[in-house]
This record gives sequence, C-alpha cells and structure tokens, in this order.
Amino acid sequence: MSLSPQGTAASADPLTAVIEVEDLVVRYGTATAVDQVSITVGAGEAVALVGPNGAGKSSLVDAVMGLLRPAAGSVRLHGRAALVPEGRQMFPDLDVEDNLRLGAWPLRSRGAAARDTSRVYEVLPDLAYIRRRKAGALSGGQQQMVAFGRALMADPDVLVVDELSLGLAPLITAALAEHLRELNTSRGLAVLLIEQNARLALDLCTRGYVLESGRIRTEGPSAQLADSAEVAAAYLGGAAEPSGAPDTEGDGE
Ligand SMILES: Nc1ncnc2c1ncn2[C@@H]1O[C@H](COP(=O)(O)OP(=O)(O)OP(=O)(O)O)[C@@H](O)[C@H]1O
Repeated sequence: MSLSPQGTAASADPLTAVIEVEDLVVRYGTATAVDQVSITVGAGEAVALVGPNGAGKSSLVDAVMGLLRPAAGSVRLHGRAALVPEGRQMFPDLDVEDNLRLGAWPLRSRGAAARDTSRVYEVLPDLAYIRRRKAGALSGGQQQMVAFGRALMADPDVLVVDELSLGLAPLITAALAEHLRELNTSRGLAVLLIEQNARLALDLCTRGYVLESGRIRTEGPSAQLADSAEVAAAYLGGAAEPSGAPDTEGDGE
C-alpha cells in the first residue's frame, strides 16, 4: 500500500520502519561526509533532516537511495523509496507526461498499467493541464511538481525529498509543501524531507534530525527542535520564542 484513498485515516507507525539507517559512514577518498549516522523513518511518518551546506545531507540521501556505496554501516528499506532529487533533474526536451512515465521504471515488471499517469493527475491535478508541455519550458515550481509526480509513479511507500524549496519563491514553496503534507497525512505516504529551510521542514514534519559536519547533532520531535534555542539560533534565524517548555537540550541556553 502506498497511496491509500484520499480521506482514509493515515497514521504514522514508528514501530514499522520504512527506512532504517544504522551507523552509516560515507567517504569520498579520505574525507568523511557522513560519520556513523543512524536514522529511522516509520511507516506513514514525516521526518525532517536539516543542516547547513556540506553537512552531509545529500550524501546520506544518496546512500539511502543506493546511489552510492557506504564505507560502513547499513541501509535497510522496507518497501519502495522514491526520490525527488535536488535540482529536479527533468528531461527538458520531453513533455510532462513522458517525464512522469520515466518514474514508473521500478515497476516495469507490472507492464503498461504501471505507466498510466492518471493516478498522478488525480493527486496533482495541476499537472494534467501542462501534460503536453516540454519540461524545459516550465517554471521551477512546475518542474518540482513534475518531480513529485514522477516519484509518485513508482508507487512508493516513502518519498525522499532532497531540498523542496531550493531556488523557489516562498509562495511556490508553500504550495508544494501543502501537497507534501496532504500526501503524508491523507494518503499515508511516509516522507523524509531534506531541507536547508529548517523552519519549513520542522513545520511539515513531526520529527527531525539536525545533521552537522556529518554527524547527528540533535534529534527529536519537531516542536522540541523548533523550541531549542540552540537549533533556533543556528537554523531558524534567531532565538526560539519562550514556550514554557523545559529546556530538553540540557545546555541551559
Ligand atoms: N562527490 C564528492 N566528492 C568529494 N567530496 C564530496 C562529494 N560530494 C560531497 N562531498 C563533500 O562531502 C561533504 C558533504 O556534502 P553533501 O553534499 O552531502 O552535504 P549537504 O548537506 O547535502 O550540502 P548541501 O546542502 O550544500 O547540498 C562536503 O564536505 C562535500 O564537500
């Protein structure tokens, strides 16, 4: 089950992990980009991975998606993961319809039915209106929508989104974020959202990890991370609003 019918109650089940990463190490030559990182994403859960440039976020994603071989540690996928890649990576000379169909590649054994794009147009109706337009002629926001649709064509259990907001205007980003929220909350699709915009990611997801210099610096429920003065100062553009909640980071900030 990946895209349950709209309106069906979908709840996160952290006991059933769709992604389990344990003690992962990624190296480029002698440089360590990801250093003993462990993360999980539960079925139906939305999890944020935030951190500054060069923290190792994309390296972690590439290892999760099997695009690079870890130096150590393990990645276990329970179900199908589909990637919305950084920079969208459209085929600019193909139209939207053909770009979407390429996303069905993991389902090629299912035959022609897997290439039926109508299930994506039901979820992202705006794409139906631009189905015959060349991807290269679309705006960044439209391309990101196509990248979402292409990932959905793989009938995934978890969507791995590498930089939802990259290069997009705030209003466009907000609209795409709502689509992602809808896919998660109403249709039970698990999400791993990699974002430099920590506020966006923590607002969208229920749990998060902060990655810094290849290591998990802190993790926890999004509300707790957003309330942490340490995280707020580093990633949210200022100190957290006092919430009355105890300082769980334990650093007295
Ligand atoms: N192909 C590569 N060869 C060598 N070093 C690399 C390569 N890709 C990434 N790195 C290095 O690994 C570290 C982590 O990079 P990575 O791209 O995973 O971080 P990131 O958090 O995704 O950053 P950004 O937000 O800028 O994309 C950085 O120091 C980067 O320079």
